[in-house]
Amino acid sequence: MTHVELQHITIGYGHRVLLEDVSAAIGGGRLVALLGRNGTGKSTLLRAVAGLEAPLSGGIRLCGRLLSATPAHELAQVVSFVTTEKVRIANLASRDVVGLGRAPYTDWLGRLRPGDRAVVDRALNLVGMGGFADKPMDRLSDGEAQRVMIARALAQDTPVILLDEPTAFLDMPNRYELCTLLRRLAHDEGKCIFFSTHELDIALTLCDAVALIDPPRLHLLPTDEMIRSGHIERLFDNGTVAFDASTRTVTVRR
Ligand SMILES: Nc1ncnc2c1ncn2[C@@H]1O[C@H](COP(=O)(O)OP(=O)(O)OP(=O)(O)O)[C@@H](O)[C@H]1O
Repeated sequence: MTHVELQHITIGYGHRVLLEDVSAAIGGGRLVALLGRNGTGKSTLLRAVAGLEAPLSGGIRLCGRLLSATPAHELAQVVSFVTTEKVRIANLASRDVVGLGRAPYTDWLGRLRPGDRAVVDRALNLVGMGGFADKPMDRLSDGEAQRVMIARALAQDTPVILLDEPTAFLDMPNRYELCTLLRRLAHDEGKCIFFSTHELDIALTLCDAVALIDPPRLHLLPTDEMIRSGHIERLFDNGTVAFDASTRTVTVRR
């Protein structure tokens, strides 16, 4: 089944168009990176797919359902979204923050059942934060807090997971570890995981496909095809750096 389907969407703000008449489809079991230069609309596109901002025109379907016609509480069982906003809730333990991810499945009081608690503990363990379950969010480092927010999205247990620059606060080993985890979740659990990043090396080594913003278009290609396409050199090369497709790395021009 197609998990994310963009149908002729145009997104932007007021008269400023960022993406125009874009159509693309991403299936389940795929880890897909969203690349693009600063200010080209990566966050805006992810917000549109999360249902937080309507496209100027066109439609978005998630798991076959038209986003604009899906009530918020039903949408919460289809898509979760991790943003770069720093969430620091004083006195609320990491476990309770992750527990908020179970909200779409709990009763109106938000009571967690034993099954929900097991999902929360599993999510914390998956991101390597099991030992921090009782620690309040406001006493975590940026990287730790980011991993808790990712655990919250995992606990929400949705077929589509969106993440806006999930590696932004992580050190190098943790960046690769997190993206390897996302890849495993996509492949083993059939989820569609779509995340924005500025890290070409991670995108090109770990992702199944790459979506690249070439304003006002979006190219979505399997990673190897994207590397061969020439789009990356055209959009990222400048007087200072050059992309070498044979090694998938960026080098500094001398
Ligand atoms: N609420 C808003 N109202 C008007 N313009 C906005 C709004 N939010 C973002 N923009 C503009 O839209 C453009 C795209 O922003 P967006 O944050 O989606 O880009 P991005 O690709 O995620 O950028 P970056 O790589 O720098 O994080 C930018 O020029 C930004 O200034």
